Amino acid sequence: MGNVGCKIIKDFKRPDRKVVELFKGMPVANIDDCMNRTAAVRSDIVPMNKTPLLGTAFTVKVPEGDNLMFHKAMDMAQPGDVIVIDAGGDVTRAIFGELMITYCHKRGLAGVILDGVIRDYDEIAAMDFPVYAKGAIPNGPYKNGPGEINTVISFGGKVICPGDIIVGDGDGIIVIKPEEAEELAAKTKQVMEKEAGIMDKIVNECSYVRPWVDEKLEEIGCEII
Ligand SMILES: O=C([O-])CC(=O)C(=O)O
Ligand SMILES: [Mg+2]
Repeated sequence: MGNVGCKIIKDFKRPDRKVVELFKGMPVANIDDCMNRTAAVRSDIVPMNKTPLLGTAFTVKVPEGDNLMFHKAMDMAQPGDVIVIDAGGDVTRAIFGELMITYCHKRGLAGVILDGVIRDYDEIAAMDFPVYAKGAIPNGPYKNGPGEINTVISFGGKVICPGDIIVGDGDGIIVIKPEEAEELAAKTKQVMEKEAGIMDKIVNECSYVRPWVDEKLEEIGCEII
């Protein structure tokens, strides 16, 4: 049975870096449009700075207000990994601050996202390393465990497995299954090109053709008087 709730899995399968890089520079809203608009984590997990996020999930589960397992994870994660921390959504105690995030940055990790709160907000807001969280509080973390590393976790209303592709920008974060990535990136590229064409017509011709608006109004029997 092992020690339930206190477990570290050392390794997992990561997608090919070339596949992850397909999403570089792609707006998360456009990717999400190609996933039936359903892939986003909860909107209360927001960017702490303006650095775009892209990498593979290295998952961590911690008890509310405790960061022992995140300390261990920082040494185990590989360059290109995004450490994804399920802290149960707790907002009463910070899980990390500027020291830990500076170390993650130095180690070449791709970002840290947290269903919980941080501290040292001003310093992290000025960094060029992506961090997402629900907010900040000065209360620091305990370091007693238990917790888990590289198990399947719940994060902002989504199930995240180690190795999932994580993409974030100012709109928030989406989660992509590696086996769906190549087809999804190709579809997203088409959406981006289509939207660029629409934007060009809006900006240069003040034209925004949407016949479906009147079609839908007719379908729902809207009374126009
Ligand atoms: O002290 C802690 O446990 C977390 C912290 O503030 C830092 O990483 O800078
Ligand atoms: Mg600190």
